[in-house]
Amino acid sequence: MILEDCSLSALQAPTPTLLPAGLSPRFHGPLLMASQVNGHSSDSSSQGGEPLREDLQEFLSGEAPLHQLDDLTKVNPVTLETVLRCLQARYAVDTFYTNAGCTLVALNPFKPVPQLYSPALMREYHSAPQPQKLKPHIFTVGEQTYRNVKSLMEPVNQSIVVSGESGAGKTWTSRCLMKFYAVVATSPTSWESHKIAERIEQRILNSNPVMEAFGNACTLRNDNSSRFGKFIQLQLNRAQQMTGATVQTYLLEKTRVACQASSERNFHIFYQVCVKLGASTDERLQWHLPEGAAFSWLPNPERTLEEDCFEVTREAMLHLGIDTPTQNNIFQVLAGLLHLGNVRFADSEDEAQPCSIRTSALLLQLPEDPLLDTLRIRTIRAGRQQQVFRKPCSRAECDTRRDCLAKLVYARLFDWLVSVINSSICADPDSWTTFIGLLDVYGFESFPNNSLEQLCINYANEKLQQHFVAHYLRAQQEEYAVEGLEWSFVTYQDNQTCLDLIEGSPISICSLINEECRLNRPSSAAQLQTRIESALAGSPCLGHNKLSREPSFIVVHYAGPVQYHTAGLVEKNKDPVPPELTSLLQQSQDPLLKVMFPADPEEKAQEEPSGQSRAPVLTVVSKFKASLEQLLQVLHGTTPHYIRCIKPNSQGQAHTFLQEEVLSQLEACGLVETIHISAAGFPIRTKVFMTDSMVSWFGDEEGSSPKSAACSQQDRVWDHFRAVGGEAEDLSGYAFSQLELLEHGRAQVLEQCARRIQGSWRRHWHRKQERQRRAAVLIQAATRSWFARRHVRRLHAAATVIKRAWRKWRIGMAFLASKELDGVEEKHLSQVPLPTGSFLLPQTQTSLLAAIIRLWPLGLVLANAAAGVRGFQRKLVVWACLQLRMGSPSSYTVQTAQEHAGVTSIRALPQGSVKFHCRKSPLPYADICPEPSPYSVTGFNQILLERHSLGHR
Ligand SMILES: Nc1ncnc2c1ncn2[C@@H]1O[C@H](COP(=O)(O)OP(=O)(O)OP(=O)(O)O)[C@@H](O)[C@H]1O
Repeated sequence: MILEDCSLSALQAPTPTLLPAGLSPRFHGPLLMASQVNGHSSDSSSQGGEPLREDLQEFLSGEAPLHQLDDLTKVNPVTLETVLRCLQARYAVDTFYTNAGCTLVALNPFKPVPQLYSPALMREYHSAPQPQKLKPHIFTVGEQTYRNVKSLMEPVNQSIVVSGESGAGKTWTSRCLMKFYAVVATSPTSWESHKIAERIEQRILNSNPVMEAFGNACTLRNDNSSRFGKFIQLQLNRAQQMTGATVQTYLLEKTRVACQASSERNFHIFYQVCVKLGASTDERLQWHLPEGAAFSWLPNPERTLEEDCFEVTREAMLHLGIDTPTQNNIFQVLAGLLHLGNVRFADSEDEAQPCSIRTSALLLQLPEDPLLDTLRIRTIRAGRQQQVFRKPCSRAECDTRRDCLAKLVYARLFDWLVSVINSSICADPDSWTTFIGLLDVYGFESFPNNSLEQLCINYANEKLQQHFVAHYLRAQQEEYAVEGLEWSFVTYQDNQTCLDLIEGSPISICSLINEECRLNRPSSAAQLQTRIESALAGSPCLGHNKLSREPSFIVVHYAGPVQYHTAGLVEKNKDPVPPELTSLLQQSQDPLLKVMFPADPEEKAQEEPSGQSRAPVLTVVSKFKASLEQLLQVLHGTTPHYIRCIKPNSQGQAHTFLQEEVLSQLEACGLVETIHISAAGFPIRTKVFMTDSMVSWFGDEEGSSPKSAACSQQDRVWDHFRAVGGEAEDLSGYAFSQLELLEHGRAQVLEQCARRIQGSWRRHWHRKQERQRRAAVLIQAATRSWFARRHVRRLHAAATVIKRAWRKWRIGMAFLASKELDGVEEKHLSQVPLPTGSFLLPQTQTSLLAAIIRLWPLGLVLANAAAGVRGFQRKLVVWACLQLRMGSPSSYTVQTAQEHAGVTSIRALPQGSVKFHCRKSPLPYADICPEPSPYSVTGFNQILLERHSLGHR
């Protein structure tokens, strides 16, 4: 591993890219300011190494080994050197992520790190109770944003700003974050919805290879450099599942189509189509791309890269809904552009490359002659009648027009692709409620020769820095001021002055450049420099390099001064498109070009040459400013998170940490200031602190502060600070050290709240269950009682029926019995001739009764037993039983009702007669009247004996 010696001289050496040589005395003021911004005071460098060495020694004698410091706010003191040392120590032990307060610093490992981005690790961060307690990682940021969305605390929408210089790992980081959300933001509920979510995620991930093929290129600094900025909005539904995404792109470097720096390449897609394993032989034939053909816009074709995978791009396009014929159409247009690049113009009328222009016209489906004419002849409209004049162009002008045509086609193709991707991955507006935005922007840039591109990029970075400062510090400090809190205000670099210089109203660099475009007056680079310097002379952020030979001006950005050359600035800003080029493309018969260049009269009016139209001129700067403002508006509505990617070396080598290169990046991203800001303000808003439990957590404050229980947590910290006898000098440091305590307290409060919520929920649950149980019992009881009542009713009805039938039957039986008995009785009585005088009857009756009482059972038995006894025999038996005198038959009669039926019952009647029932009685049993009538004589007259009952006795 190559680890540079961190010698002090190396650290103090001026950074070549950021400090242009030969600065004028006027420049030194802003430079000094810029140095202070980064906590890297020019004082220390001017006074030699002594104070710095002390700093370092103090720092190096610290307790914790540097590589174990997860957060750069813990290094003491926080200076560029200490921060650099810490990052280097961590890089040496393959630890690539470090917190810097509210920012995450990501060092590019330039090597595959096993398991650093595995789905298992993603899930570990996702399921951790406190992911911030785990090692710093981009997944911590990813998870934090995801939890913030879930918490529904305002602002619910989140954004992650990934910045860094080219090759630092921004695209890699954004890609990993998208994969992270694809893993965690899925639906575990149903298999079907899981599949839908998976398909959406796959589409979103598929947009990466397509956008990279068309928007990335191999540069000196990065083999896979994104030549555009992008803001990806991952859309989440109410259940925090990813339902779609949209991509917004910024500032595509379209000049690369026609102009590539030596050792750099064109956009990857051109190589993918042309390399050996790219298109098939048939396709090559169709697109006029024979093997080994040389194209001037295809430099370094021999350098094959991992990114040159045509099949991957085609597959991804297919998944995004771009079918094979459309793909072939796209590649045919690209082949047409490559052939256009081979067209050479001569100063004379002869065309040097008729073949190339013919092929190009064929592939772009443009008429050949008009194409050549448009490239070689400029039409000018003049006068009231708008008379058209044709002016042949110089060779250089022809080249410019050719390049312009190619840039126009490629830029429109890129925009069309982005719109197709968006229509494929964007969710229905009703289906998503929140979003997580990933902003992958070019970091601050400073080259020896900076132009309009760098001005736009650095302007965007200034805006983002202002957003960062506003979010983390200004808002915080203003809040303290409103609360009347004693607070040593942290001096932070407000870059408003710099922004006023670039974009302010009414006069700024942007407005001056736009003015030049609007007036369309011929102005040299030197004139522009003078105009800028004289109009903006009062700005402290404007500098001038007297030693520079080329006309230029210097802007002192928050990250350092940058010298911009004025040559070509206005032309680049105009980005002129001759209207005849657009008209020509509108004549194309190619289906794709027809879509990209519709014959729209409105558009025509817009593309009128500046000066001839009254509409405001749409310059590159004005368009960029508008889209930047739109972006910032979106960002302002979100909770921002920052990831600063750092490139340890420019060669892209693993295990190599070049201090100077890292140092310049730390300066450029203002990391030290970021750490100060993070430590000074409370980046985590602890609104949940305002609870009783927190009051108790801070102890009894009575007397220590006049503040009421409603005072803010900052007041409490302050009071607590005074209570422990702290000095007010380093409140920011103290407050930061308190952050952990506060965090601890917050965790406790959250835990308490969680317990309370759980308790309430359980109580509610039990109550609900109890209610349900009671309701069930009630329903069961009611049902049972209904069944029982119904049963009883039925029984009652049945009993009534039985009772009625019984009564009826009994009445019937009684009637039958009485009829039978009474009939016999009456007959018997009437047949007994009563002697005259009332005394005979009692005498006869008495003896008869005595006989009956004595012998009736026997007689009965005999009568019954003598089943075969008939006639006279039977009478004898009866007489014998009754001991009647045989000789006086006239005094009594023995009468049997039915001779053959046998005696079934005997009944003695009070009147003195005895009834023998010889017929089977219908009465089934003897009935004893419960209440004998007062006239009846109890005894035999009440007994009815059944024959068969007797048989059983
Ligand atoms: N975390 C990482 N692990 C392994 N390699 C990485 C990592 N991050 C970046 N790289 C390597 O660094 C290269 C450059 O990264 P990337 O393309 O993301 O940079 P960038 O900041 O997006 O650059 P540009 O602004 O030019 O697009 C990648 O191609 C990859 O090889």
